[in-house]
Amino acid sequence: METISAEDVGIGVDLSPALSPLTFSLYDSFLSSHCSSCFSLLPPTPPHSLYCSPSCSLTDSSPTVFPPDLSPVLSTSDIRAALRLLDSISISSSSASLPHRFEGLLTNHHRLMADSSFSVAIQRAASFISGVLRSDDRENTVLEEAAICSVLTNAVEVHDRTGVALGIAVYDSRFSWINHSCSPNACYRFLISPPHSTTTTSSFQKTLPRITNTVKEHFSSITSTHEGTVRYGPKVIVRSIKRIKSGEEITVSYIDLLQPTGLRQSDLWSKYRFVCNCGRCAASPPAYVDSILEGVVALEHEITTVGHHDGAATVGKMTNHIKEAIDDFLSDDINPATCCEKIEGVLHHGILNSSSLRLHPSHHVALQAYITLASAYRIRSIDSETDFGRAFEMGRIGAAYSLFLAGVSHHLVSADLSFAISAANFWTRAGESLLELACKFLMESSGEYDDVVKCSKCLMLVENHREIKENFNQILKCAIADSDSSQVTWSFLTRGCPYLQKFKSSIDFSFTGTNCEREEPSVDQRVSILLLSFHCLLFADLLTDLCYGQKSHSVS
Ligand SMILES: C[S@@+](CC[C@H](N)C(=O)[O-])C[C@H]1O[C@@H](n2cnc3c(N)ncnc32)[C@H](O)[C@@H]1O
Repeated sequence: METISAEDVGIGVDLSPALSPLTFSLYDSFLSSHCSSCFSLLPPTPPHSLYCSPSCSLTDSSPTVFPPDLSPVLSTSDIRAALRLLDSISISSSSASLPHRFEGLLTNHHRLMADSSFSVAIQRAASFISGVLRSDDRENTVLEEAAICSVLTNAVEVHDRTGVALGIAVYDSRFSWINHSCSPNACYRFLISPPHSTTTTSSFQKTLPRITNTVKEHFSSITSTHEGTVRYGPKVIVRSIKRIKSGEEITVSYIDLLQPTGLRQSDLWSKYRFVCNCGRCAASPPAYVDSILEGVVALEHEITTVGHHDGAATVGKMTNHIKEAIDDFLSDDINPATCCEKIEGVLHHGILNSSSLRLHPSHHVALQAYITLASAYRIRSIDSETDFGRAFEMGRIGAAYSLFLAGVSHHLVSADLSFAISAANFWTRAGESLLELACKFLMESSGEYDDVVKCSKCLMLVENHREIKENFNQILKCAIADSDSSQVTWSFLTRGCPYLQKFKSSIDFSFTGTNCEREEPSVDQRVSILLLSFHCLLFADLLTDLCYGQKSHSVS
């Protein structure tokens, strides 16, 4: 099955109403902090409960059970979701004999059961579910298996507004028949709210574009018994992130798209057991974004011709060194300072060693490195809180890496709008880290800048955007490219960081070749950092609004 648009659709349009799930389950780690029914935060006051309100407790008839740990194949939340799915539907014997589809959803039952790494865990979980739900002693657990396979094939991770993954949910065919693409034209967002809060979807349902599920194979019955009955659990809304033509397939991404082809494919295989047949994966030569995410990129083609083999070996070595440093950092065996030293050493070596290779700044290796460095400098800043000067310096370099990361993601989003969601997150983080830095200045001179930090041009564009790409570029112009002080600001942010100083700006990746030392920023330059932070947040808002139809910040 697939889902097709029945009409032309513009960018940033909701394609579905808010759909309630067929089943859902919180991850174990959130059972004590979030409502097991609606996923909203539990009130902090005792007595301890799994639900935020009596109505959530009443609507959730499914028993909260603690299944066996069958990781990495099945999480306890997968098993709870399968149990809830079975518990909430009326099962007909015909569906039991045909586990290819379950409640209209693909199960991949044969594929998953043919794989011993999956089948053993699925059978154990099926016996557990059957023990909880059934009093009869039927040996055959094919129905339970089908429910588990259906969850494995169709469940999506539910994120809150800050991007934290709270659990999983499975939706009916209006969502679950949407296939994956590594260059999707749609995305989705969740509505997480207690049942008493009103989320009005009916008003915009009338104006939703028409989309249709198409049946490509024989499939006898879709039992939409849940329509209009299940009103709890996190809701999902599908939204276009590109223009979609009538008759075109609607696709979303099931995985992180900021990965090179090989990693995306292994991610899809290990999580969903399918080989992606999307245009980006099949493109030959590879799509531009893949050539920079995974390929060997010599920035100076005209000077150096990098033999693919030599380049690949060098990238391989650099990847390993950087990966080691990141793994050490994540496992707490290394302190953030050593991590920064190691990673910056490798990156610096990569660009200096220009006779063999220069890393493109949005090369996958570099992308992971920038994410780690932004976080390591932030930790170093927090750790040095008693030493204001040092905390400021670390915060400054952390902000520079965050800004660079945002610039890199902008480069990718300019080539393919499907990166808009990741870019929105990176711009948000850049804006927040710059704002933090600016606040440290402001602590010294409070109230001084209140009237200065405004950019009516951008504010107007964000309020009233029509041509998304034009606005991207206009805000970037205001924020970074056109600003007189941008060079000074970039030099200030990157001082003491030889790697970043090699780049002209956070969006211009050509090399300066010199290290420019600057003095402390003047009051005007301090204002420009504050203004820059607002621009980053505005840009993040624009992207968030495009992807989710809601703003992440209120910048005024
Ligand atoms: C959530 S379902 C999507 C709807 C599904 N095509 C159906 O017929 O119900 C996910 C399954 O669809 C198939 N699928 C989705 N996207 C795909 C892609 N890009 N390439 C190959 N198979 C895909 C895989 O079998 C996957 O397990």
